[in-house]
Amino acid sequence: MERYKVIKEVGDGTFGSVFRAINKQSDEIVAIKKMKKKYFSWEECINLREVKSLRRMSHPNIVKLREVIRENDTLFFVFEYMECNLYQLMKNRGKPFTEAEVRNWCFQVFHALAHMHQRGYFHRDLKPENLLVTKNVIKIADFGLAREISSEPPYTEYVSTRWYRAPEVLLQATSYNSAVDMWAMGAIIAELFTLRPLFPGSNEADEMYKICSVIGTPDHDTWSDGLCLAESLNFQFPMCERTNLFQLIPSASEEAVSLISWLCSWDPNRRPTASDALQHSFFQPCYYVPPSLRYRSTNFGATPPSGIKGAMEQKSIDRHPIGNNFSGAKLECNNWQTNARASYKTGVQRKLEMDSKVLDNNYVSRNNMKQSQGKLTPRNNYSNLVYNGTTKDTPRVSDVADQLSELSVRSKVNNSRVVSTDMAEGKLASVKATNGGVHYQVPNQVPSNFKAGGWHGQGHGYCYGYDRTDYAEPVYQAPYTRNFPSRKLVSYNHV
Ligand SMILES: Nc1ncnc2c1ncn2[C@@H]1O[C@H](COP(=O)(O)OP(=O)(O)OP(=O)(O)O)[C@@H](O)[C@H]1O
Repeated sequence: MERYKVIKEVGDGTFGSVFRAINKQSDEIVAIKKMKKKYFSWEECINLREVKSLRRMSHPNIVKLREVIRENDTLFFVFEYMECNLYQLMKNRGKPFTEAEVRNWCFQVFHALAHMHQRGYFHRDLKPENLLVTKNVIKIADFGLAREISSEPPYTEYVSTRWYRAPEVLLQATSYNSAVDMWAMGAIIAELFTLRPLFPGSNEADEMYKICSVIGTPDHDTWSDGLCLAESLNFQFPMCERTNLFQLIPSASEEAVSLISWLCSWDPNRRPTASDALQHSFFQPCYYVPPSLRYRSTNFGATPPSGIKGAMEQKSIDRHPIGNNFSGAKLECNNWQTNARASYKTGVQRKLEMDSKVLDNNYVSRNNMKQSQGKLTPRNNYSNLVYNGTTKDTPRVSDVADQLSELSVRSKVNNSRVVSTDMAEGKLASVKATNGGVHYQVPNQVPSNFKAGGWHGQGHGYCYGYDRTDYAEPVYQAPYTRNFPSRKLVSYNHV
């Protein structure tokens, strides 16, 4: 640890205290998380979830673990340093964030989640404190509770901060999945618009009550599994009408409200995946620039297509003066204008409808939410909250891919190169090859886990399927021939 000089403490979580420090050799500013628990062997350390999961993930929107140090049985994680977390930004904010700001952050976070979920991990403790921001870049941190999707249920240990905890976890389901992260995102997005938590329960039963009063009591149509879970706990849901989310989140657009309502679906199976969320109309103005295209773009003399320009500017380098290695993809919304820094000024403190302990607006009190006060017990005497109206989910496919194909056409790096897609669940997708502008129709049997994919036709007999969130390696390939009469891709093979 003598290679680092500690500057000051920047955070104190359940498992560790986090310090801003400087690497004396490289001058790099880092964040050092000093774990509270003692570790008496290396084996214990490298088996930690935080280490195992972070080692497997490399994404521009996941905070980078630089090194792990064990000294005198104390464990230190050295991370890239981020300026602040989303909760701090909200706390110091006088007025709600603009929709463009919210969209830009969420777009990045969903990309990171898609990456993580596809690699078989879910976070389980998403909350504003774990979303770290430097300028307009946001990264997911704190993988202490991350879980491998393939690991065997039951997941019985305590999970996630109450206000962002999915109902299936509140109802003590022993098997749940990445949908818990999507629930948390719904609550976080709403909070970014209002600067108040959407479901600020003061204990687990109150948490469930808060949820019911916003999204309405579940029934057999909306969550039959939940009714069974509740029955097994002898818990009775409070009877509440669904709240009109437009009233609750007045500064949010129809698209934003639709996405929040989709994310906060009772039934985990009906929540969007991160890839689904990225295709929601809320993200229409956003696009993903894969690493390969970003590299080439730096050689352009000509102006790239509109909308993509900002994402390729070299200014991204200035945005990460502390040694972030941003060789990877960059995520942008083309209507992003506001520098998150502007929100550092002090302003209205958010009001939490919480018990006095949690009313303390600081980390310690928010972290106290983690303590499992008031486990769910049967509770029948809720006063009904009656609201009117419902919201309708309107997911649509974005045209991100078209912009990408435009870019690759103009780049002239390889004019037989590819291609794009508009691909939605079970829908017909068009694959456009740049060699002659041929449209290859992809039939309905697109693999279901491929719905957010992009196609990459090489012009020599194969179209490659990429996941839109990860262009590093193709996931599928499909043979095609120019002479194929209907120009249909008829089969798909794993690469
Ligand atoms: N890389 C970083 N750069 C700057 N600040 C950080 C970094 N990592 C963590 N922090 C700060 O420290 C706080 C606590 O970190 P972290 O969530 O990793 O600790 P924890 O003990 O796991 O907390 P929790 O109680 O949420 O589980 C964060 O909310 C954040 O403000």
